[in-house]
Amino acid sequence: MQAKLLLEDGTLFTGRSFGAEGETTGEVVFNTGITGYQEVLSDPSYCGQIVTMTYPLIGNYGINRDDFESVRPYINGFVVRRHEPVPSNWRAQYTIDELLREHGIIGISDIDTRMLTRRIRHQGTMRGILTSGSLSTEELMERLNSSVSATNQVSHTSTSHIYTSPGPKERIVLIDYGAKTGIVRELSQRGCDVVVVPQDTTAEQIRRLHPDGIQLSNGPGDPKDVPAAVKVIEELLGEYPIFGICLGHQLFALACGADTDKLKFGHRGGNHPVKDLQTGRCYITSQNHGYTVKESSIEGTELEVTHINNNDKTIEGLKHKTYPAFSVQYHPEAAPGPFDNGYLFDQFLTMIREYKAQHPQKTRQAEMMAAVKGAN
Ligand SMILES: NC(=O)CC[C@H](N)C(=O)O
Repeated sequence: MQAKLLLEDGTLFTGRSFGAEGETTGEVVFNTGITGYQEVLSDPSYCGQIVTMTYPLIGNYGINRDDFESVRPYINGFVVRRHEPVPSNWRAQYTIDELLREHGIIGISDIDTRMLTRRIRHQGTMRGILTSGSLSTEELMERLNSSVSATNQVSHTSTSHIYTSPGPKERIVLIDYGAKTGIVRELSQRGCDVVVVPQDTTAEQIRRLHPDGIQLSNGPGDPKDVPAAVKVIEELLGEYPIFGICLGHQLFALACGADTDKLKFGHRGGNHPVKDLQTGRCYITSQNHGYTVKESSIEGTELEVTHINNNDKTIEGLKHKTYPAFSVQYHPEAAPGPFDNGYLFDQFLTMIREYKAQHPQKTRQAEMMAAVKGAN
């Protein structure tokens, strides 16, 4: 069956339909990862977008139950050069076609994804309409123009209730704006007691959970869509050690008085070089973002730039000059991607331990003892 993808600049791609049938609109973005399509499909930060993979062969190793980055995919459409319907891998439990059908995600294959990517790189990110139906180009353009862009996607991707991944060590409250499972996995592997809370949890509710540190997750959309989340971070800043990832990094920057902007076509892939400005060392990072912290907005804030992107020199990492708080624009949880950056979770835990040593009254045990003394 035929499928069509029409971009807002009028470029039309005609290919073959796979996955679900129907019609969808969204921002069309490209990911340059050679592997990891399952993790890309299930990364909540892609909520509402139509994603194209620049690697030409997709589906060849199937889908398994272990590699999901969230309970369900949130993307609207999936665009590939060649869709392989028969996976060949011992871990494969079902096919990509089955996954897309199950979640109503419309796929298109057999289009020139290189041309599509070059178009986006040249023009900047564009919206598009993807259909397995037989509408004319004029009808598709009309529908695309009358559709509205998604806003506040965070409210769709965040958990609606608190859940935990218990552990014997530091209690980390993870604010879930659309968190990738990899973040919980990395913290749990280090023995943390992880409490995942909805995106609209107040600072007071978080305090009552007695965190040792606060992790701000990744998430979809424009960081300026969630001003309430910025306010909460502002309140907690200085009270607890904070580590922000991707959307969490952008929200942390806004909470510290910096500003964000939209990149021309974003960074999405598994091999973005990032330089640590303190050591001069370059790390290979996994990325998925369309927004960035504006460099010109850093001056006058309490923030210091710690990492930059070696390709376009945009900000990739920040730290607070006085409070124990830092953030990165990329994905240290590496799913998909290189394991280079797992050390950042260790750095977060070291920061928490140092902070606790300097502020002994802030430990949970000291609080409980003070409460008992007060009661006597
Ligand atoms: N992965 C993320 O958290 C993405 C952050 C934000 N939605 C952006 O596109 O820039």
